[in-house]
Amino acid sequence: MIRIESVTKRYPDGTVAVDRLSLEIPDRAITVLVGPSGCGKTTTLRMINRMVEPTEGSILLDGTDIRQQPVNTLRRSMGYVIQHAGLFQHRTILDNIATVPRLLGTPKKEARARAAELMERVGLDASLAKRYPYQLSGGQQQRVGVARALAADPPVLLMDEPFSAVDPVVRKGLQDELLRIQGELGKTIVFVTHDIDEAIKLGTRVAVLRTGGRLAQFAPPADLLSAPADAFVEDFLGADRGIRRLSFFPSVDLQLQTAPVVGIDADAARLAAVSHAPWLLVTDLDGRPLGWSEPERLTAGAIDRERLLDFGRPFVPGTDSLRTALDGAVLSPTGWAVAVDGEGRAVGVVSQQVIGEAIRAAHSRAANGAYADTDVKAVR
Ligand SMILES: Nc1ncnc2c1ncn2[C@@H]1O[C@H](COP(=O)(O)OP(=O)(O)OP(=O)(O)O)[C@@H](O)[C@H]1O
Repeated sequence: MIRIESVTKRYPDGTVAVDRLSLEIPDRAITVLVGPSGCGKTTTLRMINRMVEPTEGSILLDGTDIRQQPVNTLRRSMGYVIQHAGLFQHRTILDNIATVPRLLGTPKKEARARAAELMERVGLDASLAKRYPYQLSGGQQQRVGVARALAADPPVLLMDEPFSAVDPVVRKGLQDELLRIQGELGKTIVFVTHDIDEAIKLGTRVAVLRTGGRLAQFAPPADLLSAPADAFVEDFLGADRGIRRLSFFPSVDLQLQTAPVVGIDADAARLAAVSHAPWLLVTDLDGRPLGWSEPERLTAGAIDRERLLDFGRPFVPGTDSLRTALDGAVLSPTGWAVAVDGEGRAVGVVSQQVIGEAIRAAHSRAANGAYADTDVKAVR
């Protein structure tokens, strides 16, 4: 655990970048520091590896003041990733990644073998190993930056806006990759961003800082969304926090209806049995949804796929959140969402009204502490 104890940083010109900040950063989790430009995020991160020294207060790593060990030893236990990756331009990708192990005396062959392993882990093709940084895309360079920081297998990773310079699609890929790597390696990650959506997606816990380096709130993302501490945090979270909070509620308990799901080969008796339903979802012979129809428009043996209404975006109960289910219902021309299994076969349908009731039930369960586990992560 990293404990930041009442730390203040006053730069020589008098700027107070961080003001009596206290934070407990848990092991093997992602702690995100988020806040507006200039609120002291980078300064805080750099105090953890002593690139910046606090003016007052102390930082403890596993109970020991970080000033009690040589700065090089401290930094070896902390990988550091920055925006634009900061790669050595005159070294190949493989040698960039092998840099720290080489400095620590690992034989060249061994260091390169480990670097090749890491390239795979961060999703880089082996064919890029001999290239130079300028021959890689921005997203690929960021992956090299992450691999290089992991090379000496440090328990802690400090990441300063590592994904800010890439486009949204690449950024999402890098975020997913980081969550996967974290799941596999269990590093203690401190991640700086000014993007609240990135903070909510990645953070096990999120520290919202306000200008002047003061802590506004430190909480799991679901708690930030449900109970922002004050108007500043609420404003920073943005307008649709109610909808975004639904990402933390699973859709697995939704009561699905199976009766309105009919195969394209449905006979007259089957169609007659469901003729009272407002809408029917027609599936192909494998059970995959084709589209919606009013019952009276369907004729047994002559169902025309072309005349069915688009079924929108289905959700997977157990994998997707209530947010995805609601999105499916809102996008559907019928107001009903389609639930599918992992293979895309329809397992039922659910109305907006039933989703609305499930949302209310989830809110009251949350209010009663049912989701109090601080490690609750957003579902899709
Ligand atoms: N070396 C320095 N000397 C004087 N002031 C500094 C120095 N470095 C940073 N500051 C000031 O300290 C404050 C916090 O800066 P810091 O870089 O920590 O913020 P940040 O939250 O990371 O900002 P951004 O999101 O824009 O990167 C700012 O007002 C900044 O101008």
